[in-house]
This record gives sequence, C-alpha cells and structure tokens, in this order.
Amino acid sequence: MTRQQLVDQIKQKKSFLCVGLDPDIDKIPEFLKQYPDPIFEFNKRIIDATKDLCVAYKPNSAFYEAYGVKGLQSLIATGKYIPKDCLSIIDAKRGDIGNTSDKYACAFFDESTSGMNFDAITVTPYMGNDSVTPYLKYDGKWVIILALTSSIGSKDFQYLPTEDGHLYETVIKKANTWAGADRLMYVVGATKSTEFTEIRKYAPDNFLLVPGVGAQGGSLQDVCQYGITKDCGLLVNSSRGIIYAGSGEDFADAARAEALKLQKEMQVELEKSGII
Ligand SMILES: O=c1ccn([C@@H]2O[C@H](COP(=O)(O)O)[C@@H](O)[C@H]2O)c(=O)[nH]1
Repeated sequence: MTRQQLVDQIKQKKSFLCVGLDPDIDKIPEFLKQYPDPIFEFNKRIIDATKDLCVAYKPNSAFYEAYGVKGLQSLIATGKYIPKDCLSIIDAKRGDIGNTSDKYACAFFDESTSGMNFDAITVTPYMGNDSVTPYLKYDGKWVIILALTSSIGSKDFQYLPTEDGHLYETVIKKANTWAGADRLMYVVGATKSTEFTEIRKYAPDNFLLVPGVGAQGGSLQDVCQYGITKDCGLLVNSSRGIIYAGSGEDFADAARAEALKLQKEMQVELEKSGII
C-alpha cells in the first residue's frame, strides 16, 4: 500500500485506527476452542467486526511464535485474511546483521517462500543501516523503526543526550537518510505525547505508528494535539482495549463498539485539523 493509498483510506474511513491482533489462548472466549484454529477464528471475527472502522491491522509476532508451528499457521492465515484496503503490519521488532535481516525480510514479505506478505514490519534500529536496508529491497514495503517506545524502559537508552537532543531524535534523523517518508514510519508511544513536537521537527512527513492508547493509558487527543499533520501522519494502535473488550459469544460486537468509539474520536480530530 502506498502512502497516498493510506492517506486516501484514512479520509474515506475517517479513521486512523490500527487494530492490534495480539491473541492469547488463555483470554479468548471458550467457545472458540472447538475450532481447528481458535486463534485464527478469533482474529477472523475481530477483523470482520472492525474492518470498516480501521485502516491497519498489527499482529504482534510474539503472540503467535509463543504457540510454535500452530501459532505460525495462525499468523499466516491471519495475514492472508487482512483486507487489502488495510495496511498489514507485522510487529516483529527484528534487527540483525545484513544476511540475517535478508532472511527476516524474506520471512515476512515473500509469500512464495514463507506464505507471509505483510505490507510493513517493525524493526529495531540498534544495529544500524545494514540491519534495516534489507527490508527496503522489497518494493512498496514499509519499515517501521522503533524511535520512542511507550514502555517505561524507554528512558534507559532512548533519552540519552546526543547532539540532536536525544538518542531517539538521532535515530530518526539518521534513518531518514536511508529512505523517504513513502517507505519509513516510526514507532512513537502514545504515552510520550509531549515529545511529539520534537519528533515532528525531525519527521515532519513520516507516518508515526502510535501504540499505547487504551490499556497503557495514552490519550488520543494529546497525541493528535502534538502529532497530527496535514496528511494525518498517524496510525494509532489499540490491541487489548479492542480485542478483549468482551469475553463471551458477543466478543466481536464488544470489539466493534470499542473500535467505533475510537473511530468517532478520530473523526473529530480529522475534522478539527481540516483533513476531512
Ligand atoms: O513502544 C511500543 C511498541 C510496540 N508496542 C506494541 O503495541 C501493542 C500495544 O498493545 P496494547 O494492548 O494496546 O497495549 C503490543 O503489541 C505491544 O507489543 C507497544 O505497546 N509499545
């Protein structure tokens, strides 16, 4: 999906919601366990219930890898089921030397080899240029670099002082020399909304993938106040807040209700900024 297609989807759906698909076998409704692939069945129903309200889905690979071969099968099936008008993001947070990154890129982007064909992958920048560029060899695919994470531990390294301000600002400045805003996004936590102003100095046009609303307590309104751009420039993720909104047979309706709440709030922000 190109940047323009993503912006068009945001305007059309009046939403910049990314639904996080982080299924946990201990949390999914009991009745789904009669299906051959309960995790896929869970995701399928969440996707069916929310696909008109969001522009992206983000399966986090940890929640699939945890179940070994079966988990991988659920991930492959989920990736194929994500509608083509939604950006599919694999939240894998990979990062390794060049030839290893080649294999990660093949795993998540090359359907003919692995069965997976995600539009975007999250990558850690710690190992630098050669750990990131292999993903960019795949035409049209996005790399989403961890810049300032929503986690408490973000203070350990990401705020270290540098000539650009902080390490997370140096990461963005440097990574922007590897590719443009049509291929690179950054992860910035919703719990860090006041830092968005600084981040926009270095990433005025890049989309930011923003986890941390809902269960982690970040505010959508604060994120928009400091981070929204003329093209929106935001994909705001909620995982647990949506997928575990309900736990019974009607869990997908409950998920839809939560997604709808966020979509309505996003519509207000898009209107306020003159984007729609
Ligand atoms: O800084 C980061 C980077 C990634 N995540 C991931 O996003 C979701 C958030 O889930 P919630 O249930 O909405 O809290 C999850 O997959 C994280 O691993 C993040 O939270 N922060």
